[in-house]
Amino acid sequence: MQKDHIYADPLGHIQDFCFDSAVVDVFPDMIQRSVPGYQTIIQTIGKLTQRYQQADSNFYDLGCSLGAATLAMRRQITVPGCQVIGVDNSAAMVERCTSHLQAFRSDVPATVLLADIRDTAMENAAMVVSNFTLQFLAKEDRARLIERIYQALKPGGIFVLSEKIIETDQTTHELLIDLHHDFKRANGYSELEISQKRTALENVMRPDSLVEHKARLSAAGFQHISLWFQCFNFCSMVAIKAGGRQ
Ligand SMILES: Nc1ncnc2c1ncn2[C@@H]1O[C@H](C[S@+](CC[C@H]([NH3+])C(=O)[O-])CC(=O)[O-])[C@@H](O)[C@H]1O
Ligand SMILES: O=C(O)C(=O)Cc1ccccc1
Repeated sequence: MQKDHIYADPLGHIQDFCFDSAVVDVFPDMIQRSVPGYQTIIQTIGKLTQRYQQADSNFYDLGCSLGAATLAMRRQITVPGCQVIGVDNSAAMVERCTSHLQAFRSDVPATVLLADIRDTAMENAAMVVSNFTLQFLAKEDRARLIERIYQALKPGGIFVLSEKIIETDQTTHELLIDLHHDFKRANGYSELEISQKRTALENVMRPDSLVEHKARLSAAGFQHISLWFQCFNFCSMVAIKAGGRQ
Protein backbone atom coordinates (compact mmCIF):
# COMPACT_ATOMS: atom_id res chain seq x y z
CA MET A 1 0.00 0.00 0.00
CA GLN A 2 1.38 3.39 -1.04
CA LYS A 3 1.81 5.81 1.86
CA ASP A 4 0.05 9.19 1.94
CA HIS A 5 2.57 12.07 1.86
CA ILE A 6 0.32 14.52 -0.04
CA TYR A 7 0.50 17.29 2.59
CA ALA A 8 3.97 16.42 3.98
CA ASP A 9 5.87 19.32 2.36
CA PRO A 10 4.95 22.99 2.88
CA LEU A 11 2.65 24.19 0.09
CA GLY A 12 2.73 27.87 -0.90
CA HIS A 13 -0.89 27.82 -1.89
CA ILE A 14 -3.17 25.05 -0.58
CA GLN A 15 -5.69 24.05 -3.24
CA ASP A 16 -9.14 22.70 -2.43
CA PHE A 17 -9.03 18.95 -1.77
CA CYS A 18 -10.08 16.83 -4.76
CA PHE A 19 -10.13 13.13 -5.56
CA ASP A 20 -7.51 13.19 -8.34
CA SER A 21 -5.02 10.49 -9.34
CA ALA A 22 -2.50 11.54 -6.63
CA VAL A 23 -5.17 10.93 -3.97
CA VAL A 24 -6.30 7.69 -5.65
CA ASP A 25 -2.74 6.31 -5.41
CA VAL A 26 -2.65 6.71 -1.62
CA PHE A 27 -6.36 6.51 -0.81
CA PRO A 28 -6.48 3.21 1.15
CA ASP A 29 -3.65 4.44 3.41
CA MET A 30 -5.15 7.95 3.69
CA ILE A 31 -8.64 6.81 4.72
CA GLN A 32 -7.31 4.16 7.11
CA ARG A 33 -5.06 6.67 8.94
CA SER A 34 -7.62 9.52 8.85
CA VAL A 35 -11.02 8.01 9.66
CA PRO A 36 -11.40 6.42 13.09
CA GLY A 37 -13.40 3.20 12.83
CA TYR A 38 -13.24 2.96 9.03
CA GLN A 39 -12.53 -0.79 9.08
CA THR A 40 -15.29 -1.44 11.64
CA ILE A 41 -17.75 0.48 9.47
CA ILE A 42 -16.81 -1.47 6.32
CA GLN A 43 -17.15 -4.79 8.20
CA THR A 44 -20.52 -3.73 9.62
CA ILE A 45 -21.76 -2.81 6.12
CA GLY A 46 -21.03 -6.48 5.31
CA LYS A 47 -22.97 -7.69 8.36
CA LEU A 48 -25.92 -5.41 7.50
CA THR A 49 -25.91 -6.80 3.95
CA GLN A 50 -26.32 -10.34 5.36
CA ARG A 51 -29.36 -9.18 7.34
CA TYR A 52 -31.06 -6.81 4.90
CA GLN A 53 -30.48 -8.48 1.55
CA GLN A 54 -33.62 -9.13 -0.45
CA ALA A 55 -33.76 -11.20 -3.65
CA ASP A 56 -33.94 -9.38 -7.01
CA SER A 57 -32.67 -6.06 -5.65
CA ASN A 58 -30.06 -3.38 -6.21
CA PHE A 59 -27.39 -2.39 -3.68
CA TYR A 60 -25.98 1.13 -4.17
CA ASP A 61 -22.63 2.48 -2.95
CA LEU A 62 -22.77 6.28 -3.39
CA GLY A 63 -19.31 7.85 -3.66
CA CYS A 64 -17.74 4.40 -3.84
CA SER A 65 -14.08 5.55 -4.19
CA LEU A 66 -12.11 2.31 -4.57
CA GLY A 67 -15.12 0.14 -3.78
CA ALA A 68 -14.48 -0.96 -0.18
CA ALA A 69 -18.20 -0.89 0.66
CA THR A 70 -19.15 -2.25 -2.79
CA LEU A 71 -16.94 -5.29 -2.12
CA ALA A 72 -18.17 -5.65 1.48
CA MET A 73 -21.77 -5.83 0.20
CA ARG A 74 -21.00 -8.08 -2.77
CA ARG A 75 -19.17 -10.64 -0.57
CA GLN A 76 -22.22 -11.10 1.68
CA ILE A 77 -25.00 -11.38 -0.89
CA THR A 78 -26.36 -14.94 -1.03
CA VAL A 79 -29.86 -14.39 -2.49
CA PRO A 80 -30.54 -14.50 -6.25
CA GLY A 81 -31.06 -11.66 -8.72
CA CYS A 82 -28.96 -8.98 -7.00
CA GLN A 83 -26.45 -6.48 -8.31
CA VAL A 84 -24.19 -3.90 -6.66
CA ILE A 85 -23.84 -0.46 -8.24
CA GLY A 86 -21.02 1.86 -7.19
CA VAL A 87 -21.19 5.52 -8.24
CA ASP A 88 -18.42 8.11 -8.12
CA ASN A 89 -17.82 11.36 -10.01
CA SER A 90 -14.01 11.09 -9.90
CA ALA A 91 -12.76 9.52 -13.15
CA ALA A 92 -9.50 8.49 -11.43
CA MET A 93 -11.43 6.69 -8.65
CA VAL A 94 -13.82 4.94 -11.06
CA GLU A 95 -10.96 3.70 -13.24
CA ARG A 96 -9.03 2.25 -10.26
CA CYS A 97 -12.21 0.91 -8.63
CA THR A 98 -13.22 -0.95 -11.80
CA SER A 99 -9.89 -2.75 -12.05
CA HIS A 100 -9.88 -3.47 -8.31
CA LEU A 101 -13.33 -5.11 -8.45
CA GLN A 102 -12.25 -7.28 -11.38
CA ALA A 103 -9.50 -8.75 -9.17
CA PHE A 104 -12.15 -10.49 -7.02
CA ARG A 105 -14.24 -13.34 -8.35
CA SER A 106 -17.96 -13.25 -7.61
CA ASP A 107 -21.27 -14.45 -9.03
CA VAL A 108 -22.91 -11.16 -8.05
CA PRO A 109 -22.58 -8.51 -10.77
CA ALA A 110 -20.99 -5.22 -9.73
CA THR A 111 -20.93 -2.09 -11.90
CA VAL A 112 -19.13 1.18 -11.29
CA LEU A 113 -20.67 4.30 -12.82
CA LEU A 114 -18.81 7.54 -13.45
CA ALA A 115 -21.62 9.90 -12.45
CA ASP A 116 -22.77 12.52 -10.00
CA ILE A 117 -24.89 10.88 -7.28
CA ARG A 118 -27.26 13.86 -7.55
CA ASP A 119 -28.21 12.73 -11.09
CA THR A 120 -28.01 8.94 -10.77
CA ALA A 121 -31.31 7.10 -11.07
CA MET A 122 -31.84 4.61 -8.24
CA GLU A 123 -34.59 2.01 -7.91
CA ASN A 124 -35.55 -1.32 -6.39
CA ALA A 125 -32.92 -1.04 -3.65
CA ALA A 126 -32.54 -3.35 -0.66
CA MET A 127 -29.62 -1.25 0.60
CA VAL A 128 -28.00 2.11 -0.08
CA VAL A 129 -24.65 3.16 1.43
CA SER A 130 -23.21 6.66 1.61
CA ASN A 131 -19.92 6.10 3.43
CA PHE A 132 -18.46 9.59 4.01
CA THR A 133 -19.86 11.05 0.77
CA LEU A 134 -22.90 13.24 1.62
CA GLN A 135 -20.55 15.66 3.44
CA PHE A 136 -19.01 16.62 0.05
CA LEU A 137 -22.32 17.73 -1.51
CA ALA A 138 -23.50 21.35 -1.37
CA LYS A 139 -25.74 21.63 1.71
CA GLU A 140 -28.76 22.60 -0.39
CA ASP A 141 -28.51 19.35 -2.40
CA ARG A 142 -28.52 16.98 0.57
CA ALA A 143 -32.24 16.74 1.41
CA ARG A 144 -33.23 15.90 -2.18
CA LEU A 145 -30.67 13.08 -2.34
CA ILE A 146 -31.92 11.59 0.95
CA GLU A 147 -35.51 11.79 -0.36
CA ARG A 148 -34.46 10.02 -3.58
CA ILE A 149 -32.73 7.31 -1.53
CA TYR A 150 -35.91 6.79 0.51
CA GLN A 151 -37.97 6.54 -2.71
CA ALA A 152 -35.49 4.06 -4.24
CA LEU A 153 -35.60 1.69 -1.25
CA LYS A 154 -37.98 -1.27 -1.12
CA PRO A 155 -40.08 -1.72 2.04
CA GLY A 156 -37.72 -2.94 4.77
CA GLY A 157 -34.72 -1.50 2.90
CA ILE A 158 -31.77 0.04 4.76
CA PHE A 159 -29.69 3.19 4.24
CA VAL A 160 -26.25 3.38 5.90
CA LEU A 161 -25.03 6.97 6.26
CA SER A 162 -21.51 7.55 7.58
CA GLU A 163 -20.36 11.15 8.07
CA LYS A 164 -17.93 13.44 9.80
CA ILE A 165 -20.12 15.53 12.14
CA ILE A 166 -20.03 18.77 14.07
CA GLU A 167 -21.15 19.13 17.68
CA THR A 168 -23.63 21.89 18.52
CA ASP A 169 -21.73 22.49 21.78
CA GLN A 170 -18.60 24.51 21.01
CA THR A 171 -16.53 23.06 23.88
CA THR A 172 -17.11 19.40 22.99
CA HIS A 173 -16.88 20.27 19.27
CA GLU A 174 -13.30 21.44 19.82
CA LEU A 175 -12.57 18.44 22.07
CA LEU A 176 -13.66 15.91 19.42
CA ILE A 177 -11.62 17.69 16.73
CA ASP A 178 -8.58 17.61 19.03
CA LEU A 179 -9.06 13.91 19.71
CA HIS A 180 -9.29 13.29 15.94
CA HIS A 181 -6.04 15.20 15.44
CA ASP A 182 -4.44 13.06 18.19
CA PHE A 183 -5.64 9.99 16.26
CA LYS A 184 -3.95 11.32 13.10
CA ARG A 185 -0.73 12.09 14.99
CA ALA A 186 -0.73 8.58 16.44
CA ASN A 187 -1.04 7.31 12.84
CA GLY A 188 2.10 9.19 11.82
CA TYR A 189 0.74 12.45 10.37
CA SER A 190 2.79 15.56 11.23
CA GLU A 191 1.35 18.89 12.45
CA LEU A 192 1.97 20.31 8.96
CA GLU A 193 0.13 17.44 7.25
CA ILE A 194 -2.81 17.80 9.64
CA SER A 195 -3.09 21.57 9.25
CA GLN A 196 -2.57 21.70 5.45
CA LYS A 197 -5.18 18.98 4.87
CA ARG A 198 -7.58 20.76 7.20
CA THR A 199 -7.25 23.90 5.07
CA ALA A 200 -7.67 21.91 1.83
CA LEU A 201 -10.92 20.37 3.14
CA GLU A 202 -12.40 23.62 4.51
CA ASN A 203 -14.25 24.65 1.33
CA VAL A 204 -15.20 21.19 0.05
CA MET A 205 -16.32 19.20 3.09
CA ARG A 206 -19.02 20.76 5.24
CA PRO A 207 -20.19 18.44 8.01
CA ASP A 208 -23.68 18.68 9.53
CA SER A 209 -24.64 17.96 13.14
CA LEU A 210 -26.30 14.71 14.17
CA VAL A 211 -29.51 16.65 14.83
CA GLU A 212 -29.52 17.93 11.22
CA HIS A 213 -28.90 14.43 9.85
CA LYS A 214 -31.66 12.83 11.90
CA ALA A 215 -34.14 15.59 11.01
CA ARG A 216 -33.36 15.19 7.29
CA LEU A 217 -33.72 11.40 7.39
CA SER A 218 -36.98 11.69 9.27
CA ALA A 219 -38.35 14.38 6.90
CA ALA A 220 -37.58 12.08 3.95
CA GLY A 221 -39.85 9.42 5.50
CA PHE A 222 -37.49 7.02 7.30
CA GLN A 223 -39.32 5.49 10.26
CA HIS A 224 -36.39 3.83 12.06
CA ILE A 225 -33.24 5.91 12.56
CA SER A 226 -30.28 5.17 14.83
CA LEU A 227 -26.68 6.10 15.31
CA TRP A 228 -24.88 2.76 15.49
CA PHE A 229 -21.24 4.01 15.57
CA GLN A 230 -19.38 7.09 16.71
CA CYS A 231 -15.71 7.69 17.38
CA PHE A 232 -14.77 11.34 17.98
CA ASN A 233 -16.36 13.42 15.18
CA PHE A 234 -16.95 10.46 12.85
CA CYS A 235 -20.15 8.49 12.90
CA SER A 236 -22.39 6.08 11.06
CA MET A 237 -26.19 5.91 11.09
CA VAL A 238 -28.76 3.43 9.87
CA ALA A 239 -32.16 4.49 8.52
CA ILE A 240 -34.72 1.81 7.69
CA LYS A 241 -37.83 2.12 5.56
CA ALA A 242 -40.87 0.55 7.20
CA GLY A 243 -42.58 -2.46 5.71
CA GLY A 244 -41.34 -5.78 4.44
CA ARG A 245 -39.99 -7.74 7.36
CA GLN A 246 -40.57 -4.98 9.93
N1 LIG B 1 -21.45 14.49 -6.21
C1 LIG B 1 -20.76 13.34 -6.18
N2 LIG B 1 -21.12 12.30 -6.97
C2 LIG B 1 -20.42 11.14 -6.94
N3 LIG B 1 -19.34 10.94 -6.15
C3 LIG B 1 -18.95 11.96 -5.35
C4 LIG B 1 -19.62 13.20 -5.33
N4 LIG B 1 -18.99 14.02 -4.45
C5 LIG B 1 -17.96 13.32 -3.94
N5 LIG B 1 -17.92 12.07 -4.50
C6 LIG B 1 -16.98 10.98 -4.22
O1 LIG B 1 -17.20 10.57 -2.89
C7 LIG B 1 -16.02 9.93 -2.41
C8 LIG B 1 -15.82 10.34 -0.96
S1 LIG B 1 -14.71 9.27 -0.08
C9 LIG B 1 -15.76 7.84 0.11
C10 LIG B 1 -15.11 6.61 0.69
C11 LIG B 1 -15.76 5.34 0.25
N6 LIG B 1 -17.22 5.41 0.27
C12 LIG B 1 -15.26 4.17 1.07
O2 LIG B 1 -16.08 3.57 1.80
O3 LIG B 1 -14.07 3.86 0.97
C13 LIG B 1 -14.73 9.92 1.52
C14 LIG B 1 -13.49 10.57 1.97
O4 LIG B 1 -12.48 10.47 1.26
O5 LIG B 1 -13.57 11.21 3.09
C15 LIG B 1 -14.89 10.32 -3.36
O6 LIG B 1 -14.43 9.20 -4.07
C16 LIG B 1 -15.52 11.37 -4.27
O7 LIG B 1 -15.01 11.35 -5.60
O1 LIG C 1 -8.57 13.57 6.96
C1 LIG C 1 -9.52 14.13 7.47
O2 LIG C 1 -9.38 15.08 8.27
C2 LIG C 1 -10.89 13.71 7.22
O3 LIG C 1 -11.77 14.38 7.60
C3 LIG C 1 -11.19 12.43 6.49
C4 LIG C 1 -10.87 12.35 5.05
C5 LIG C 1 -10.31 11.18 4.60
C6 LIG C 1 -9.98 11.04 3.26
C7 LIG C 1 -10.24 12.08 2.38
C8 LIG C 1 -10.84 13.25 2.83
C9 LIG C 1 -11.16 13.38 4.17
